[in-house]
Amino acid sequence: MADTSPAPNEAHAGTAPMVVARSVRKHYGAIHAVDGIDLDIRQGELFGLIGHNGAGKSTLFKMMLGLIPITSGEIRIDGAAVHGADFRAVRRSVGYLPENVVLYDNLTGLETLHFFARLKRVPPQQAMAVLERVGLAHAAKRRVREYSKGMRQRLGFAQALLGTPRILFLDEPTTGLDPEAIRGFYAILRQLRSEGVTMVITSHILAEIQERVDRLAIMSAGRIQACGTVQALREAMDLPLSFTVRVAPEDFATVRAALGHLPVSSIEAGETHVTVQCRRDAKMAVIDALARLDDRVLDLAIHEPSLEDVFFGFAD
Ligand SMILES: Nc1ncnc2c1ncn2[C@@H]1O[C@H](COP(=O)(O)OP(=O)(O)OP(=O)(O)O)[C@@H](O)[C@H]1O
Repeated sequence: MADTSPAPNEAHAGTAPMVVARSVRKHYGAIHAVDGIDLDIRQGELFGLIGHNGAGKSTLFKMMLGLIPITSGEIRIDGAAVHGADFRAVRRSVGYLPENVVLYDNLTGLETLHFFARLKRVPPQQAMAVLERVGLAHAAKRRVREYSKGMRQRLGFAQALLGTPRILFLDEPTTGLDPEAIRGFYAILRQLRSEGVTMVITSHILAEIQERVDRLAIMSAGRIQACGTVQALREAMDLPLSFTVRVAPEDFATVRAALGHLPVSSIEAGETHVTVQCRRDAKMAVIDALARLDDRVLDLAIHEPSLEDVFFGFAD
């Protein structure tokens, strides 16, 4: 497994561990849904959990919430063992947005939150405040049956926020949200992080998660294959960087010649540019060689490997 490197956002992330998992397993007969997981998530961190369908993410979430028993190992949330006597008090400070929230079509958004507030023993006055926070105040009195998919998702998020949780588990929270709503959703998460809330989030949309989490873990076949910042995982994989060099077609050969002595893995000419792939440790040498071409280089872009590239390297 790749190293768990420090979060980039140490200013927000405290050092106290909010989630600690040690050798956690969940076996359903011969199915090893979770197969020996160690994990530390710090207070105030926005932590991503990614993996193929069936990798074990939801099972891990459910164990962290105490919803299903652990076959072996230990999970501690905010210092309390999930299946220990003192977890009940901690559980109140945990919010959960399940993958499929069950909502009652005949209730209004506000009634829905009153219902969840009663279950959580939270003052009903919080209902309107969380609806406002997720941008649903205008639809508070409309029945859930009239809600769009994105509105239902936001209502699910709102119920997770009841009780002012210190830690949030969000299982594919952006399913059904349009790009603007996704942006708004992450703005709320940033705000919560600035308030010290710890968040663990799963998503299949890697492009969405890669710029937004402090650290992430890649799960496959019930195990964590890699854990760290996106940049640390890129470096651990040592995937090539790619340069897009815009030059006039008559200068393509000059670019080739300038880079010929460097450890570049490919140079391909397109219609208006040359694409160069090289090892990370050759990056500065390539930049230097291109700089020497002066004004023949009309523009230059450097592309890091995407989280998708990293993911397929670790999860396959
Ligand atoms: N109650 C159960 N009984 C038997 N097998 C189960 C049970 N719950 C989950 N599994 C199995 O455990 C494995 C992990 O499932 P899990 O739902 O945790 O994956 P996931 O990573 O959340 O997948 P997805 O991205 O599709 O939500 C799968 O093989 C699944 O079939």
